Amino acid sequence: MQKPPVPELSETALFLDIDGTLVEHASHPDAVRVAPELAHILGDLNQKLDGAVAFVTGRNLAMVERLFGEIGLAAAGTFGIELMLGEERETGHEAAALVAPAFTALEEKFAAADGVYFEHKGPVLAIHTRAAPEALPAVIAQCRETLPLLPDGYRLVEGHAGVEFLPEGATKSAAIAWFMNRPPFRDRVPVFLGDDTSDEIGFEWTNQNGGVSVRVGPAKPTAARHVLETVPEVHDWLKQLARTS
Ligand SMILES: O=P(O)(O)OC[C@H]1O[C@H](O[C@H]2O[C@H](CO)[C@@H](O)[C@H](O)[C@H]2O)[C@H](O)[C@@H](O)[C@@H]1O
Repeated sequence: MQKPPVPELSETALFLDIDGTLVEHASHPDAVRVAPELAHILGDLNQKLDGAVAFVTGRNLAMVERLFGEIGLAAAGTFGIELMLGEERETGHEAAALVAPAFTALEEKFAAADGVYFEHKGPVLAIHTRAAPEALPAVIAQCRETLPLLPDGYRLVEGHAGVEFLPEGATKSAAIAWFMNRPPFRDRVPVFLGDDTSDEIGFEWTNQNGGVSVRVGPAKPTAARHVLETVPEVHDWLKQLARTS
């Protein structure tokens, strides 16, 4: 697969996944390190693209701000449940209260499991096993039992280092579409960089809408049409993009 082209800044809307794309993975969500120059590069690019740069991430917005500081980028957090564009904010989801008891019961089952981390994000629950890979099969089995107890439309995304429960409509494609319907994103070409299973639907949407989809990581079946193999390659590509003005 080819490297992505360096697009024309004035015609580009840039969508960026965080973990595995902008930052290297770590054994715990709080342990990732944001390269000092990254926030600067992103702020610079955001200015050059007239504000058409957005994070599109599974992390919640509070966590995004903790990682990057207030750099003024638009953002879709918690897989698009939280949306932020200038003064415009969409947050909250009616499912949060409904699912809380089931999520708490699940956490209690793993209270004694070292290295299994529950990240509660309102209607979304991530259970991380990167620090305890041997626990993953049991976590998946329990989660499959919990899924039918959740409201209709919930799905379980099973990864190699954990799982996430997501409500209907929480997708990266919907998040990207939300931005593309609004200025300054509207009428630009979407360029989406991501690295994992939850990004695939975003790649598909991007392809269907004339955009540039970029998967980050070693070769693997994907809907993306371009590849950058590593996080440092992503940083270099972003720097190259910023230099084109
Ligand atoms: O959409 P993303 O920006 O890629 O966010 C996806 C999830 O990222 C975080 O979890 C992942 O990264 C952790 C740090 O490297 C790692 O420990 C974990 O195994 C990964 O699943 C974040 O904690 C989640 O909330 C995001 O949904």
